[in-house]
Amino acid sequence: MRGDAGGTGRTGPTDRGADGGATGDRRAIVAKRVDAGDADLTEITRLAEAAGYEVVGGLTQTRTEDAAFMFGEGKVAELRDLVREREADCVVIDNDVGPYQTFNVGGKLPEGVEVIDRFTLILEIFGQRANTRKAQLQVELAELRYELPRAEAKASLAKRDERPGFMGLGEYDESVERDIKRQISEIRDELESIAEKEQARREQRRDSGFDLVALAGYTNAGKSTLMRQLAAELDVDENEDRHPDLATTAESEDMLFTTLGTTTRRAEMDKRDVLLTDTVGFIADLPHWLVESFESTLDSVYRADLVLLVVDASEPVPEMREKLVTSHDTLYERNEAPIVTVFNKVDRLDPGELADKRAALSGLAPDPVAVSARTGAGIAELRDRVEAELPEWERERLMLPVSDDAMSLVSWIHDHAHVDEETYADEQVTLAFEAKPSVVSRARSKAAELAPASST
Ligand SMILES: Nc1nc2c(ncn2[C@@H]2O[C@H](COP(=O)(O)OP(=O)(O)OP(=O)(O)O)[C@@H](O)[C@H]2O)c(=O)[nH]1
Ligand SMILES: [Mg+2]
Repeated sequence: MRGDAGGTGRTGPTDRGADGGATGDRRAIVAKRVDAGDADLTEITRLAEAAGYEVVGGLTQTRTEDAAFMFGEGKVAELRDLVREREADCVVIDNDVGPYQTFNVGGKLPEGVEVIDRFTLILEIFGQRANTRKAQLQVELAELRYELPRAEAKASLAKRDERPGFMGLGEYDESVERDIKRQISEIRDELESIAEKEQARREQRRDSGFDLVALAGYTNAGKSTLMRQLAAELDVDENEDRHPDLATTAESEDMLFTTLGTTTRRAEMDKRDVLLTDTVGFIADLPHWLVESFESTLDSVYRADLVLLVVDASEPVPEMREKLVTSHDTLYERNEAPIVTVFNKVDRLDPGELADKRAALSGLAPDPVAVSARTGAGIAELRDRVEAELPEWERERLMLPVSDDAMSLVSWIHDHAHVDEETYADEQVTLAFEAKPSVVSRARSKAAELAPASST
């Protein structure tokens, strides 16, 4: 990571140390504004703790957004007093705070107190956890994309010559923006080549007959714990070279965003060969650029044959509902696989409570499987359900002309299906094969694009 820890800049995540974990001595006040109703500080507090802050106070306000300060000015004065009283080094605002608002609020606070928002905080956590090249690149991409509009704001302020040395960072001109854009495109290129390799690895696994099942769900739902329940013991040495992500263990902790990268393990199933992938948790209110920066991590979810959507069922129904909605929003449009909802942590529920929650959430979570990843209750039912929901393989028979294009389709089918028969006669090749429905339909449409072709 770039930048050094403890800087006084109020500009973006790159000015802070996202490069270690030695952050436990930082004292934070959390604050949140909502248009209506009561602001809930629970999640922002847990996020701040996950980033290593000690949360020493909280402040909320219900009112419309103030263009200059996000909060009303009176509230900002209250915030300043609270910061002084609790000797905080930092204010974490759980809203989408614009660059000017950040600057204005910072100006009202005691010297050296940082103002950060929800996204910067999440980026800080990701920066601390990023332990692979890919994760580091994703964090860096998100940081740069966060920084870009702020660099633009600085450039325009500097141009108006109102605030020389704005934010203590010296001169600004368009070259800063250009530099950020160049870095963004370089990182994108490198991430793309990593994504291609991962895609190739997924295809290779499919070709070896594996069904790919992804664990998705809100952060802290219990995905990694469930992964360990479902996973078979794996001979790591044997697989290390071929599948680097098979070697790592999926850690669980009662903390948001314990898992950042993806981990794949072989699942213990009756009939089908299943590879299970654990991945980064979802969270509400992420801006699109942050989601997009982590797109390739979510690929393992979107390209799965089946998604297990894990929900913490020990939470009250309104929280479960909100987290289900966030999860469905994240999956929507990108995911084509069937989804099985898993109500986890049922060891913390009474049987009656479980039935009530099932009924209350039946629209968002039809027919969920109830499990305890901790005790193992319900895991056998979950295995059965996974096998039942995995798409059945289909049989197909295609007759193709003998042409160059057709031959490349024939080899594509060999790569993606089990070919039972391949015969050449009368300038035609007949292929009988068995494959997943998606493969069969792709083969059919590719065949239809070939010149004079027919199928039975
Ligand atoms: N009581 C109970 N606790 C559970 C269960 N499953 C997981 N937990 C706890 O819930 C917390 C989160 O579990 P993880 O497996 O780390 O959750 P995750 O979804 O992987 O979380 P992130 O990787 O942080 O997004 C840990 O403290 C687990 O021990 C369960 O079935 N019952
Ligand atoms: Mg996890």
